[in-house]
Order: sequence, then structure tokens, then C-alpha cells
Amino acid sequence: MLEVRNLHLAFDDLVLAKDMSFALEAGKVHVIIGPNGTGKSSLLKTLFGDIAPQSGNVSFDGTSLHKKQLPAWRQQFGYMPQDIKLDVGLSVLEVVLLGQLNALSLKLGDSLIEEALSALNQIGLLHLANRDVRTLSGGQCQMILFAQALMRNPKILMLDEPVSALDLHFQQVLLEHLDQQTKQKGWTSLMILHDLNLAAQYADNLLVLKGGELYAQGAPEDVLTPELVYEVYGVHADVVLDSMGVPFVRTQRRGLAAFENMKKSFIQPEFNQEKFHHAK
Ligand SMILES: Nc1ncnc2c1ncn2[C@@H]1O[C@H](COP(=O)(O)OP(=O)(O)OP(=O)(O)O)[C@@H](O)[C@H]1O
Repeated sequence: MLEVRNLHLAFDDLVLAKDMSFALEAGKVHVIIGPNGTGKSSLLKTLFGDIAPQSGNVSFDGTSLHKKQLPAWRQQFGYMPQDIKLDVGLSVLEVVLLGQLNALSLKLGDSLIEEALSALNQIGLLHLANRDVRTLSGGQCQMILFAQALMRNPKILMLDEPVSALDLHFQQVLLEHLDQQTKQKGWTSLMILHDLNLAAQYADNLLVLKGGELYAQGAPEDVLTPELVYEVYGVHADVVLDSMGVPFVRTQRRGLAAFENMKKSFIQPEFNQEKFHHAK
């Protein structure tokens, strides 16, 4: 169980988590959704120990995250940050293998190479194994980084917008693999998505962040309502159950005038003109 207790996280006066608490069960896919800039990536970085919160506690299976034990803490994670650039002269196979190598032991057995090739084969990218990663497309890079995260065989897998560059086929390949491995291996998987329909299809547990709060949490069919979509995003939408019983969110076009009435509640910090003049 990955637990967050009474987390307070802020950058100066921008508060991203106010006394936030939640617990994530193993063997499930947990999906975070929420508006741009609401603190989703910062929350993942906090769980990974990259950002120190002002207060609160993060623990996994009873062991708390402490600055002094960061390497051991991170050893438990597979973490795919947002928009990572693969700008090194390595082959695809080497990059996937990096998921298994820790900096102190660079021993490479045949079985590891087999495992990496098999991971590439499973996601349909074996043909890229010898390619220099600098020559890959954005979507190919994203898939390779996913294969690397899988190679770690992590206890906790965190993916920050892992399908943002993927076509429909590879979105499904990645998300189905994630779901299958999470359940088979008992991983605690936590992923940020912007696409509410993908979130509805793949989340066992949906966490909705807004204004520093965990605004809602639960099964997608319980959480995703037209009211919630409006309250969180300021967008009118229809939500219906599809043929599989999964919520389907379809936004309504109402023109720009629809935003005028609610602009104030959705534009967060005030623009400080004095500060701007000062900076000039
Ligand atoms: N190191 C930092 N110092 C100051 N402010 C930061 C820092 N990192 C992030 N922020 C701010 O914190 C807020 C939340 O950023 P974050 O990237 O966590 O949001 P997000 O919900 O993941 O956004 P998006 O959906 O756009 O990717 C933003 O306003 C961002 O500018």
C-alpha cells in the first residue's frame, strides 16, 4: 500500500496539496486526472522523493520516505516522467536494459538481454532494437521508455502522461500491458492522463485533483459525472455508459462566450502588473 498522509506541498504561495491524504492499493491501476498546472506531476515527483513537501508523510508497505534513504526508496520505482528526451548515443536495446542496471553493477547476462528483447517484442518494437535512440520518433521514444520501466519490474510504477505521443494502436498496447502486468505482478501503478475516456477505461481507481485537493476518488463510473467535469474543467459534457458499461465523456461545444461567465473561478493566480513592471 502506497500511502500519503496530510501532505502539504507548495511553491511559495502556489499551494498544490493542502493536507492531502490517500492510499493506493497494490495490484491496481490508479489514474490521476485534473486541470493543467494543478500539481499532478509535482505529486509524482514528491512520491519519488524529487520534491520535498512542506509537511506530511509518504510511505510504502509501512516504510516512510526519508531523504537519507532515497536510493533504496527509489529502487522500488519504475518512473516514466513527462516528455523525457532520449539524447544519448545508445541503442534502443541498451536504453531498455538500463531499466535493470543500477549504477553500481553493470553486469549484463544473456538472460537480461533476452528479457529486454522479449519486452520489445511484446510491445511490437523488436525491429527497433539496434536503432540509435536519437533517431526515434516521439511516440517510439515513449514506448521504449515504457519498456525500460517494465524491465525494472518495479513495486511501484509511475507514468506521467505516458500516451501523450502515441497513436490509437500504441495507446492500447501500452495501457493493456500496464493493466495486465499490474494485476499479474501486484504492482502499484499510478499514471497521469488527460484523456478522460482512457482514464475511464483503464483506471481501477480514479483520483481527481483540483485546487490543492483530492476533489474526488473512486471507480470511474462513480466519479465521472457531467457535474464533476464542469466543476473541475469548466466544460459542459455529456457522460454516458458505453457498450462495455464504461463512462464515455463527450464535451459539448458552447462557443467561447460560455467561458466568460466562469473565467474568474478557473484562472488561478492574479496577474501582478506591478511585479511585471519591476522585472522590466
Ligand atoms: N520547481 C518549481 N518551482 C516553482 N513552481 C513550480 C515548480 N514545479 C512546478 N511548478 C508549478 O507548479 C504548478 C503545478 O505544476 P505541475 O507540473 O505539477 O502541474 P500538472 O498538473 O502536472 O500540469 P500539466 O497538466 O500542465 O502537466 C505549475 O503552476 C508549475 O508552474
